[in-house]
Amino acid sequence: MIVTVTANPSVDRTVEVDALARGTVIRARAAHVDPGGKGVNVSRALAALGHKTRAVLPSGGAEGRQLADLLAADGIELVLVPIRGAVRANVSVVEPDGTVTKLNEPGPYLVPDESAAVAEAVRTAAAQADWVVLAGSLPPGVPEDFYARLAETLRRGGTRVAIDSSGPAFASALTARPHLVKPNREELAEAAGMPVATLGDAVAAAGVLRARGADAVLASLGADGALLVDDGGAVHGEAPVPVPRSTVGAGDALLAGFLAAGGCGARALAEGLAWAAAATGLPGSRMPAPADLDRTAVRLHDTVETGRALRERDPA
Ligand SMILES: Nc1ncnc2c1ncn2[C@@H]1O[C@H](COP(=O)(O)OP(=O)(O)OP(=O)(O)O)[C@@H](O)[C@H]1O
Ligand SMILES: O=P(O)(O)OC[C@@]1(O)O[C@H](CO)[C@@H](O)[C@@H]1O
Repeated sequence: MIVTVTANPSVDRTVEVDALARGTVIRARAAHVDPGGKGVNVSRALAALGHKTRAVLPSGGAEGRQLADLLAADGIELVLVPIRGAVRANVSVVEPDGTVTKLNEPGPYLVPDESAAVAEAVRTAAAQADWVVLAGSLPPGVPEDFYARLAETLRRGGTRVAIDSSGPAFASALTARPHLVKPNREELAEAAGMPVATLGDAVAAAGVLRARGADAVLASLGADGALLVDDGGAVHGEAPVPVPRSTVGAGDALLAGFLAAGGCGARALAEGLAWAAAATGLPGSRMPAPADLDRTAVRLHDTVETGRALRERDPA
């Protein structure tokens, strides 16, 4: 069982437009709504591919009810912690060439009792979990070391912890010595305090994160695939996507696939890459079904091509 924790979930609204122009009224071609938040997406990917998962999240307001309704059909066991504020709504604006502009709200203010209730729910939900995933930003009011403290408690209790966050919440979580962290290229560069322009830079930056406390680093590198750095060394892998549609949630699919395949080693990296490639080929943050996976497209490279320049973020 993989338990996910999303401190700041969202209702994700995607609008498709012909062109994005500031200061004008833009008539959207289409719009759709998905459940959102990084841990929520990890659970959605796991459930869509037949794995048992439980998602812990704060829930309040009309958006909280909408999120629970959207998740009801997904086969995810939900642990909803009531809060007074309303769950946020995040907007993705998608242009015809696949460029996504994301507007993420800060989220509701959580009073100390509400943060404590989420932490308590995680401790209960995590009993007998194979992994606990702590993912996404923290909403206002939640202390910066929220994930760090949870990770420390869970680790002491023998539970494996994976973290995907950013900024100070991610930096402080490293000190709790998580088993796995999943930064994207920007988060890797920010946390390591160095530019990441090549695969060699990514290996070096992952080394910095390991020196700060992470056992293993699974870095997602957009169109350049993903890199796993652990005690066994560094492995780079990639899976081409013929027609990228949307990368929203692709990093979450990568992490979900990696954990579903055991959470360590090259075989898990390959599985994560297959899940991420499939998610990238689907619109919005839709998660792949078994028929969407093509494991034969995945390529692993034991020798990392350190001089290889990383591509600028793909428009999709
Ligand atoms: N253009 C692409 N072609 C092939 N694979 C891609 C492409 N873009 C993304 N991927 C796959 O998806 C994974 C995650 O992408 P990315 O690094 O953009 O994640 P992210 O920024 O964490 O995304 P999110 O936070 O929205 O989940 C990559 O590691 C890669 O495997
Ligand atoms: O604002 P955060 O918590 O950093 O990220 C939230 C978010 O952008 O991440 C998911 C994609 O990974 C989306 O479903 C969601 O809207």
